[in-house]
Amino acid sequence: MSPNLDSPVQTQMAVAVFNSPLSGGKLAGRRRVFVQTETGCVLGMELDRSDNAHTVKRRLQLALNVPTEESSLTFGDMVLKNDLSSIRNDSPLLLTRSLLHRSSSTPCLSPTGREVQQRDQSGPIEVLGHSKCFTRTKQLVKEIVKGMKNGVDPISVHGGLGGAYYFRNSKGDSVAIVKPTDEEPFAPNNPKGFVGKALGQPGLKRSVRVGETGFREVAAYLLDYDHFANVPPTALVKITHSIFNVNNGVNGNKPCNKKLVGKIASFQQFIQHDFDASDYGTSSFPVSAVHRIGILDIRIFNTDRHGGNLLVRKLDGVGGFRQVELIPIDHGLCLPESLEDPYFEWIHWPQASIPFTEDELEYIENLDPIKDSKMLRSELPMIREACLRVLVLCTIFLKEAVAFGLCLAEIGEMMSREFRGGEEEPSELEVVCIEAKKLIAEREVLSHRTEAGDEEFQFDIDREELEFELIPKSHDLLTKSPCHFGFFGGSGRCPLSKLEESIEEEEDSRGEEVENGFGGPPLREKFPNVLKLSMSFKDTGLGEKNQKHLKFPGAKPEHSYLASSSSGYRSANEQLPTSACFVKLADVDEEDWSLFLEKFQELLYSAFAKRKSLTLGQRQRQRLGTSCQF
Ligand SMILES: Nc1ncnc2c1ncn2[C@@H]1O[C@H](COP(=O)(O)OP(=O)(O)OP(=O)(O)O)[C@@H](O)[C@H]1O
Repeated sequence: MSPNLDSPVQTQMAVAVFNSPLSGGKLAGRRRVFVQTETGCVLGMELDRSDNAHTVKRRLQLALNVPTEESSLTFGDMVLKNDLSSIRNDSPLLLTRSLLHRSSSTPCLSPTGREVQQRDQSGPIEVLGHSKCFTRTKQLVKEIVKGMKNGVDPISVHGGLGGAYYFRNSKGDSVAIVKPTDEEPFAPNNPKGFVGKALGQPGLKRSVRVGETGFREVAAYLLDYDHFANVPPTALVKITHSIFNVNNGVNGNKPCNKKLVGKIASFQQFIQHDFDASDYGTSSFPVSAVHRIGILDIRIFNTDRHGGNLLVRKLDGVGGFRQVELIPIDHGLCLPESLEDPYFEWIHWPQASIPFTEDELEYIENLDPIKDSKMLRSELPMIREACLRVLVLCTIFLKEAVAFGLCLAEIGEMMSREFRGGEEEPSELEVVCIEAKKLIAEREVLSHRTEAGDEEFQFDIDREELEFELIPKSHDLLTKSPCHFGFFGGSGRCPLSKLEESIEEEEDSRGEEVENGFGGPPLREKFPNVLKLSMSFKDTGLGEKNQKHLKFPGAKPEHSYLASSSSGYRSANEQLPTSACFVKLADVDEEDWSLFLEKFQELLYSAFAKRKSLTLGQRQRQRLGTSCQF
């Protein structure tokens, strides 16, 4: 029996199978979930209390002709082995084939056709989540559904690399932009030719998996308390329409004829605007808008704040003076699973060097990263712990930096990597993390030694060898050697790494690049020279180093090289930008995490002092330079 997750005929069966045994009245403990195959098909399915991962997979096996031992059901970090009690109503689950049998060239046909969609009992647009924050989105949904009933169809958005659609109201006005998760760049149903990866594999950014940008867009909105940075209302939805794209893998990944198809998508309010920040003089941007967006970008470690992701709306000015409002969009590449190089377009804008106001300081002071994580876990239960760790770390960093007296530009600089001698170097933030990890590692070696007692070390020389092997030299920490210290801490492997390992195994078995954004296997950790070698390979091809040159206002560093060739289909493996991973947060054991944060905080003061003296030095040099001119 050959696994075929995507045959339309079998999928029709799936919908029927899902609904038939449960079509009676609602019972307590019943939940509806959406199972998405790694090629993008979405199947609505009802669970009752007695269901477990095996029963769900058995139903899928019957319907999709997939042997259950060859597939696994995941939900964020969790691989669902049996118990499904933690799975809430409306959760999107991912069904993946076993790694050895996965192939991104497998045909991708979704459950299409009016008959199938009618049997799937979900409405045309359903908001996934129950937060009060989604009230506005629900109003927009009603307007759109009314528009669709009146024959107003959505329209495709031409810009951007992913599939995106403007949904309209009865008057024909765009009211929302919808981005299906399986149409992201490199996802199986991308309509713009950027295909080649399965859902759950590392994507455009290696630390953001394909299919996982949607919940990040929602996270950015939910974290934007009091609408401080002006992120438009955003929610995850299950949405059904014939405009969506479905590629047919058999047919060279060409789009299929349009039929009704259900998708999981991000849904964001459409905001009328006049420009984006790459087309408009940045000097007119209000200081407070730049500060507020910058504060958000730092908290969420935004790796994609280019000018195109800041919409600009002109406001009616008094006395001919035109004011503008900024609207931050496209937060799909925030909250990566590990630290990498962020991208902050505002970093060299003069507004970012102006000190924070009292209001801004108060807002930052009131931020509570633990509360934020709890809130996100509850609103977006599929969010990965590694992303939450990045949020916690960056929020602490922001709060401490601001308390020290740093301005937005200085904080952004400390988070950004530099290139020296053609090599990418860890940012100041990453160096602090590496130092904090080193302190924990040293502490663990010491406590190990105390426990073992000196008698275990028969000769001094043994001890030296052990130290040599286990403790990375501080010199290495301060240079670009991308050491991971995940092998400290005894046998306790962090559960967060499990899914990463499976991805790594798969990538290794396919002979892909040596390093990926989710970190490398222990062998490489022990032999940093191997890594150095692999890093030097990255100077060739389309590495991020090359894109770095594009960091000037208006450039779109992540995408410009791709956007230039918009025809034909591309292999994702050839074209994905690579980026060194200097710090993995996911590999810190649960019990070490608070200790790590403690050490991290302790080390911040001297890092801030160093940064402050650098800025003062630069200013002095600038002043000297200026006085020489006159
Ligand atoms: N909330 C919004 N209101 C109005 N227009 C929007 C909104 N969000 C996005 N757009 C428009 O749609 C275009 C594509 O959206 P977006 O940048 O989010 O998609 P993307 O595929 O992630 O793009 P990119 O590849 O540039 O990152 C934007 O350039 C912008 O013009």
